[in-house]
Amino acid sequence: MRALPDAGTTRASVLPLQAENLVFRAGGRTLLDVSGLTIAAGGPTLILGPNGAGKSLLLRLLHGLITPASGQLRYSGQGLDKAVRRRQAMVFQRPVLLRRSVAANVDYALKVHGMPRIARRERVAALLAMGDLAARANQPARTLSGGEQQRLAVVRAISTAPDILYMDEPTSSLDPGATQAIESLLRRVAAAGTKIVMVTHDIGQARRLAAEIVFVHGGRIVEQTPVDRFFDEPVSQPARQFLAGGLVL
Ligand SMILES: Nc1ncnc2c1ncn2[C@@H]1O[C@H](COP(=O)(O)OP(=O)(O)OP(=O)(O)O)[C@@H](O)[C@H]1O
Repeated sequence: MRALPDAGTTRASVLPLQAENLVFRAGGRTLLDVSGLTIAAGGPTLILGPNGAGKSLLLRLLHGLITPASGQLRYSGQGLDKAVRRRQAMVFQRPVLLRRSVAANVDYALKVHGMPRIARRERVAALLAMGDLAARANQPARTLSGGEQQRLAVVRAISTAPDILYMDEPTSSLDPGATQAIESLLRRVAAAGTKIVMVTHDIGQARRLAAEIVFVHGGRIVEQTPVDRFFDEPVSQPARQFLAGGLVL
C-alpha cells in the first residue's frame, strides 16, 4: 500500500475527548446519562450493548449531531467548535454517497475541506488504492456493491485525516467477506493514527478490532475496560449476561 500524502493540515489532536454529566432527553424521557467518559488516542474503542441501550445516541452526541440537554463535551479542552468538527468524521450503517463517480466522491470531500486541486489528485488515488477501489475510480458510486460502497465511505471519511472516525455499525448489512475487508481497512486506518470509535452488535468484531470496550446499558456507561479484561472478566452484571448470550433486559 502506498503511503498517504499529508492532508495539508498541521494541528494538535482533538483528543482526549471528555464527556461530563452528559444527558440527552427526548419525549420526556432521559435516554442517555453519562456521568464521565474519556476517550483517549490509541487503538479502537468499540461501543457494545443491547438494542436500545443508547449506543447510537452516544456516538451522535460525541460527534455533535445531536445536542445534550445538559453536560459538557471537551475535545482536548476545547468545546465543539468548527475547528473540532473538521477534525472528526462519521460513517453510518448505510453509506450516503453522492451521485458521482467513486473518485469524485472522495475528491469532493477534499475540495470542501479546502485542498487545492493539484494536491487532490494524488490523494484521491492513494485513498482509492487504500480502499482497494482503484479499478472502480470512474464507476458511479451508487453502482458499487454494498461492501465496496462502505469501503468508499470509509476512505472518503478519512480523506481529510481526521483525529476521530466515528462508525455506527458499518458492517451490519455486509456478508463475512465484505466485513473482513472493512475490518482490514479499519486496522490500517487505526495504524495510521486515526482514533476509531465504533458501535457494533458483533461481539466477535469487538474482540477482533477493539483496544477497549465501552459497554452501554439502559442509557448509562456501565463499564469501560481494555478489551482483554472485558472478555476475560467483565465487571458489570449486564455485560456478563451479554457475553454469556443471555437476554439483557
Ligand atoms: N429522537 C428520539 N426521540 C425519542 N426516542 C429516541 C430518540 N432517539 C433515540 N431514541 C430512543 O433512545 C433509545 C436508545 O436509542 P439508540 O438508537 O441509541 O439505541 P442503540 O443502543 O443504538 O440500539 P440498537 O442496537 O438497537 O441500534 C431507544 O429506546 C430509542 O428508541
